[in-house]
Amino acid sequence: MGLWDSFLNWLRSLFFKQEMELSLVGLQNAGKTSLVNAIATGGYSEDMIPTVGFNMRKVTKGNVTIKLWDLGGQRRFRSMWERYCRGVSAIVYVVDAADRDSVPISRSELHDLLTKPSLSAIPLLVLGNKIDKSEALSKQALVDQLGLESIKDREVCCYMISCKDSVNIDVVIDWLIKHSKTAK
Ligand SMILES: Nc1nc2c(ncn2[C@@H]2O[C@H](COP(=O)(O)OP(=O)(O)OP(=O)(O)O)[C@@H](O)[C@H]2O)c(=O)[nH]1
Ligand SMILES: [Mg+2]
Repeated sequence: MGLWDSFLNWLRSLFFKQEMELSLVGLQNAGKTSLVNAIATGGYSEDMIPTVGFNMRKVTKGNVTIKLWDLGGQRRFRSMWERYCRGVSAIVYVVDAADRDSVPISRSELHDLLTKPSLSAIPLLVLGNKIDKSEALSKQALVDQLGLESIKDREVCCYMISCKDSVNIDVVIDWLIKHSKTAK
């Protein structure tokens, strides 16, 4: 990139800074914290510590600063999800697509969350994670089993990803950036 282009980009970044706040929810072991790492650094680890309560992380992608609320997925933390989803630009719901037995619970937790009036109309991005595993559901099977077609009161999008092999992480970042709000 030439000096002039760099200068223009810098100038643009002064005026078009974007920011967004997102919440990552989903059952324990789905890969939410792994996704934060994949988005932030591209790193991946097998030994993850379950999130206790929540973590907040800020990640900058181009002109967009993303504030990520990474919530714990164990049953005892699920009652906090709603509080941390209020006012966010998008809710990211992560599902372990290879853990077929957990999908019905994941479905009911998702639909419970979406009934909260405080979260109405917030766009939803559902991510079927762990597609590197052979037992992972197909996208259509996941969409069906989660009952995503029945969600009519907001924008819903679903991608299949692997944090381990970094599959579709770029597509996720693009979707997130498109849903950011211009900072005031
Ligand atoms: N095979 C495979 N394993 C993954 C993938 N993403 C995450 N994992 C593994 O799944 C386990 C749980 O990942 P975490 O990111 O801690 O899950 P979490 O959703 O944050 O869990 P809680 O914090 O308890 O809610 C870890 O052992 C990860 O290494 C993936 O894409 N493929
Ligand atoms: Mg976690």
